[in-house]
Amino acid sequence: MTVRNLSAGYGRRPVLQRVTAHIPRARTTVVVGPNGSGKSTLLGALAGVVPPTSGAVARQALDAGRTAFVVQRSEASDVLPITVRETVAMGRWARRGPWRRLTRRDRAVVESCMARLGILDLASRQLGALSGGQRQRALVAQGLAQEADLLLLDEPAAGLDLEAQRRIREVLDEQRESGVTVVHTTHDLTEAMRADHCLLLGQGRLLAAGPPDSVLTRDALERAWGMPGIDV
Ligand SMILES: Nc1ncnc2c1ncn2[C@@H]1O[C@H](COP(=O)(O)OP(=O)(O)OP(=O)(O)O)[C@@H](O)[C@H]1O
Repeated sequence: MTVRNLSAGYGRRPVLQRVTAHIPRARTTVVVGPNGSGKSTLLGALAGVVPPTSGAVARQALDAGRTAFVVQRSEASDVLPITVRETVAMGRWARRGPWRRLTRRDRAVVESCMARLGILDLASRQLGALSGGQRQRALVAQGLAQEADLLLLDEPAAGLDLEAQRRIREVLDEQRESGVTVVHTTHDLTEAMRADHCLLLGQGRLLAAGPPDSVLTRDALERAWGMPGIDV
C-alpha cells in the first residue's frame, strides 16, 4: 500500500502535508509522532474516512481486501445500549449485513476474538458500563472479528494494564503472521521498536520512514518533538 503526496485535513484545516510513504504488506507498521502530528488523521486517510485534499492512497491488487479500523476508545460511543458480545458481533456485519442472522462460524469468531482479548467474562456486560481499558479491549476484539486484510488501530494499547498490553502485542503478531497488514499508532517507543516498519510524523509531515531502529534515533526524536532529551 502506498501513500503518494497525500494532503488531508478537516474543513479548511490542513493536517497532513504531502506525505509519501510505503506500507509493507503482511508486516506491522507503527506510526509515531507528537500529539497533533497527524497520526490519527493518517490512519483515517488509510481507512478512507478522511478524504485526501490532494494526493492519494493506493492499494495494489495484492493488497485489495477488507479494512478494519479500530478508533481510540474516547471516540467510540459510550451510550449505545449494547453488550460487549453485541459490540464484537458488529465486526461481522461487514460480511453479513446488519440485519442478517450470524452464522455458527460468525458466532465462533466472535467468541474466539473475545477470548483472545481476555473479555469473555465481560460478554454480557453493557459496553457503556465498562472501564476505559475494558472497552478498549472490546473495540480491538471487534476489529479482529472483521477478519480484515488491513487492520488499522489507533493507540490500541494506550491506558491498558500490562496483561492487556501483552495480549494486544500477541494478537497483532498473530495477525501479521497470518498475512494481515497491520498499521497502528503508539506513544510507547519501546512498543514502536517491535514493529517491522516505522513512520515518524511531525507537524503533518513525514520526517522519516524505515525500520524502527533506524527511524527512532535520538536526533530524529529531538527533531520531531523539538526538544532535547527524548530517547528510546
Ligand atoms: N475531527 C477533527 N476536526 C478538526 N480538527 C481535527 C479533527 N481531528 C483532529 N484534528 C486536528 O488535526 C490535527 C492532527 O490531529 P491527529 O488526531 O491526527 O493527531 P495525532 O498525531 O493522532 O495526535 P494524538 O497523539 O494526540 O492522538 C490536530 O491539530 C487536531 O486538532
